[in-house]
Amino acid sequence: MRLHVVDHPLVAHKLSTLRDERTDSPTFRRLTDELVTLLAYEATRDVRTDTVEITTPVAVTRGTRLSYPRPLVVPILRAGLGMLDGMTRLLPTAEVGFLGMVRNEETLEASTYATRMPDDLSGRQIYVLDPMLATGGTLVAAIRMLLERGATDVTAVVLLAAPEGVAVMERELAGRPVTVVTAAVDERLNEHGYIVPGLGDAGDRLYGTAG
Ligand SMILES: O=P(O)(O)OC[C@H]1O[C@H](OP(=O)(O)OP(=O)(O)O)[C@H](O)[C@@H]1O
Ligand SMILES: O=c1cc[nH]c(=O)[nH]1
Ligand SMILES: [Mg+2]
Repeated sequence: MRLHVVDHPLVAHKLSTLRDERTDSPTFRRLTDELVTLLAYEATRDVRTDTVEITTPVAVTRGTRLSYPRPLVVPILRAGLGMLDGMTRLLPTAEVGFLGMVRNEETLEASTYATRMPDDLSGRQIYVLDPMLATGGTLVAAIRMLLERGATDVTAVVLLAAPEGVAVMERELAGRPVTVVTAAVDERLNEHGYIVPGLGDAGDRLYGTAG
C-alpha cells in the first residue's frame, strides 16, 4: 500500500476551515467538494489513458483520452457521498458504484448495509471515496471486497487519516495494489475512535443529522 499526503497551501487552508466547529453544513459541503477536486487531481495521476488522433482547427495531432474500461468511483455512504460530485467532475467518464457501510460506535467494527456495483471488477481502476480513515476498519473491508471482485488498482481518497488507521491499512493490505491519498495524517485516535484533532463526525457535519 502506498500513502500520498497532498501537501499544498490551498488544501491546508480549506481543511482548516473544514475542521473549525463553527463551519456550518452548507459551507462544509462546499469545502468538501472543493477539497476533493484538489485531491482528485493527485489521485488520478496514474489514471489509464489512450493516445488518440484529433484534428484541431489547424492540424492533425495526437491527444489523450481516458481509457476503457472506465474507472469506477465508489463513495462509501453516508459521508463519502459528499465527495462524489467533486470526483466525477474530474473523471467524467467514470461509472459509479455504491457501498453503504456504518461503524458501530461502541465496538468500532464496520458493517456493510448496501452494495450496488458490478460483480466483476476485473482489470478496473477504482476510486473509493470516504472522508475519514480512522481505525481503518471501514476502508480495509471495502477495499478487500473490491479486490475480491477483481479490481487491479484501488485508490482511496480521504480527507483525513489517523496514523493508527494508516498502520492497519499497511498491515492488512500489504503488497496489494492500493494507494491512499489524503489531505493530512492527524495525531491520533481518541478513546471513542475519533480522529484528533480531526473534524468531528464527517457525516453529521455534511448532512446536519446525527447518527
Ligand atoms: O476507519 P473507521 O474507524 O472504520 O471509521 C471511518 C468511518 O466512519 C465514518 O462513517 P460512519 O460509520 O460514521 O457512517 P456515516 O458515513 O453514515 O456517518 C466515516 O465516514 C468512515 O466510513
Ligand atoms: O473522527 C472520525 C472518526 C470516524 N468517523 C468520523 O466521521 N470522524
Ligand atoms: Mg458518521
